[in-house]
Amino acid sequence: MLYVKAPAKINLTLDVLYKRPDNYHEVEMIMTTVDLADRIGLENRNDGNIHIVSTNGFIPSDNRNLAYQAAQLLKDTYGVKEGVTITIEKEIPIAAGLAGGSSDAAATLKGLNELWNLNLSIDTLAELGAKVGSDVSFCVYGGTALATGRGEKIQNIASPPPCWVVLAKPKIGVSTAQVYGGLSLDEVEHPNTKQMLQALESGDYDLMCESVGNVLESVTFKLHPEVVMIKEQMKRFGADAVLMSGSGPTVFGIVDHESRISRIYNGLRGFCDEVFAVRLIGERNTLA
Ligand SMILES: C[C@@](CO)(OP(=O)(O)O)[C@H](O)COP(=O)(O)OP(=O)(O)OC[C@H]1O[C@@H](n2ccc(N)nc2=O)[C@H](O)[C@@H]1O
Ligand SMILES: Nc1ncnc2c1ncn2[C@@H]1O[C@H](COP(=O)(O)OP(=O)(O)O)[C@@H](O)[C@H]1O
Repeated sequence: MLYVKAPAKINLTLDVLYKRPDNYHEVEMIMTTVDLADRIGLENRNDGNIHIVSTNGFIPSDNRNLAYQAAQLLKDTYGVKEGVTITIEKEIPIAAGLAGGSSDAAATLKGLNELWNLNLSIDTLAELGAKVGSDVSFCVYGGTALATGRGEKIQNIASPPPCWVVLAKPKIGVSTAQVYGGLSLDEVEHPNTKQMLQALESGDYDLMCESVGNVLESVTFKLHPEVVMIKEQMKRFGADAVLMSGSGPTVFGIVDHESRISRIYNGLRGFCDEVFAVRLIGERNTLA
C-alpha cells in the first residue's frame, strides 16, 4: 500500500473580480496549507476497477468522489489498464471550505503517478487536477500560493511567518456553488491582496493579520448566522486575525505563539464539535 498525505488549505484572502461567461468566478486568492490531513492509501488492482473505501460514511464512494475522478482521469488520459483501491482516512471536515475533497484528488494524482510509473511532472499533475476541480491544482503544489483564474492558475509565494491556527467548523455544511451563486459584487468589501503579498514577502506578521479578507463571508454569513457568532467568539478568545475559509463554514484564527492557542481552542470547543489547533505547512510539495 502506498500512503499519501492530503492536507487541508485555508484562504488568507479570497477576492472575486467578476462573474465569467462560463459561470465560474474570476478569483484572486492567497491560499496556504495547514497540518490537518486526510491519509490516502493506494493499492493496485488487477481487475482495472477503481474502488473507494472510506472511514467516513458521508462522502460518496462512487464516481462523485473527487479521488475517484482523479484516478479515472489518469486511466483515461494515459490508457492505464490497472485499477486501484483508494482508501480515504478522513480527518478534514467535509464541505467545510478546507478543500478536503480537492486535496484527496491531488494526493491521488501524486500517488498514482508513482504507483503506475507515469513519470508526469508536478505541473502536468496540476493541469490534470484543474479538470477535477478549481482547488485541485493548488493542492497538488501545496505550500503558499496566489491563485487566479477560477483558482487553477498557481503562483508560488512566500509562506507566512511562524504561526498557529485554530480551525472551528459549525455543524452545517455549505455548497460552494450556492455561495458563489449568492454573491453580489457591488455589496462586498474587497481584501487588499497586494498588501497581503507584501506582508508575506517581508515576513510581517502584524501586516498579514491586518490584510486577511474573504468576499464570500458576506454570502455565508447571511445563510448561516452561527458562523458570525463563531468569528466573534474566536476574536474574543484572543486570535490576532479571524476569517472564514473559502466558502465556509469553517472559521480560522491565527496566533503567533503556541502558548496562546489553548485559550482559543478550549473556548471554541463549547460552540463547535470540530475544532483543531494546527501549524501551517510552509513547504511546497515536490514529487517523491
Ligand atoms: C471557494 C473555494 C476557495 O478556495 O474553496 P472551498 O470553499 O470549496 O474549499 C474555491 O474557489 C472552490 O473551489 P472548488 O471547490 O474546487 O470548486 P469547483 O468544484 O471547481 O466548483 C464548484 C462550483 O463553485 C462555483 N465556482 C467555483 C470556482 C470559481 N472560481 N467560481 C465559481 O463560481 C461554480 O458554481 C462551480 O460549479
Ligand atoms: N474525497 C472527498 N472528500 C470529501 N468530500 C468529497 C470527496 N469527494 C467528493 N466529495 C464531495 O464534495 C463536496 C465538497 O467537499 P469538500 O471538498 O470536503 O469541501 P469544500 O469544497 O468546502 O472544501 C461534498 O459535498 C462531498 O460530498
